[in-house]
Amino acid sequence: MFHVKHPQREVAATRQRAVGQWPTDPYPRRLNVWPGIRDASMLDGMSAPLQKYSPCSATDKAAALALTPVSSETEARLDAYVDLLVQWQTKTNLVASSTLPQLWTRHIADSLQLLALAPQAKCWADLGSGGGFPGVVLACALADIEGARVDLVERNAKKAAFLREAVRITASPASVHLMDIGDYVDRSEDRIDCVTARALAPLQVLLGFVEPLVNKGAKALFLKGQDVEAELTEATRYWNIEPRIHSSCTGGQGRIAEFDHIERRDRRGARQAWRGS
Ligand SMILES: C[S@@+](CC[C@H](N)C(=O)[O-])C[C@H]1O[C@@H](n2cnc3c(N)ncnc32)[C@H](O)[C@@H]1O
Repeated sequence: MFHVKHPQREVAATRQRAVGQWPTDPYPRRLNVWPGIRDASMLDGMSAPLQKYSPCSATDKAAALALTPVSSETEARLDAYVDLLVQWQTKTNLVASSTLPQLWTRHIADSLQLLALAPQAKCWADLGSGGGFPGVVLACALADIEGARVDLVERNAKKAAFLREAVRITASPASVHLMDIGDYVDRSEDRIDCVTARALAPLQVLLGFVEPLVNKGAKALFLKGQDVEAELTEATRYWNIEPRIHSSCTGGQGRIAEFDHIERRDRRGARQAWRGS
């Protein structure tokens, strides 16, 4: 005999299990969140009706959009992107699952804040895009600007497949480059106004990646954490740099390191740093 699962009963039973397992909902004013779901891995194996419940918080989304306001068109694109990311997160590690309840502030506002630092930039390149931060978020926000484009560079095939799907469903002006950053930079002939990276490598290595693009006129913006001072000290062993350091609008220890000019101090030393030795 076949055991037929009734979606609504499944919802009720799993809800009961989840409520039993987790403390009281800390976001009582959330509109579209199912209390009890704290981690996308809990959605694993659940039926489609269950997957419509998002582990992301509406309160967190409102806080993010207060920090980095966007048009309603951009918000709709970002909503579609977040839904896709939550679905894929059950199979592919795109972000730390523990950060999903703060996805809008930790990842989306963190990415959107870069736009204010390069307001004229239309052509962006995001190196090591992973799950799309900041590249896909920037592409969603730039979608209505004529001539805007974002290159998403990622060498992991699964993540590149996710990025392609994110670009498709958000109809954002981005293209995915499934390749190593070194190859992308070497082959890049199109104009790049701004190059970004988040959670990719220490500063002295990032500077080696972006040097050819910055020398052709791009601005580099790196989303960094509390170790940025130590990374800058190390980077100045290899590079002549005049960075501007901005505090993240999302608070905490986040910093943005901005570079308009990069020069090697010592060719051999810089090349060694680039290789990570
Ligand atoms: C820690 S993840 C960060 C992803 C995203 N930027 C974020 O902040 O969520 C780093 C990503 O860079 C990619 N990556 C690392 N080195 C790379 C390289 N040399 N070329 C292309 N992609 C690279 C990895 O595959 C990974 O997806």
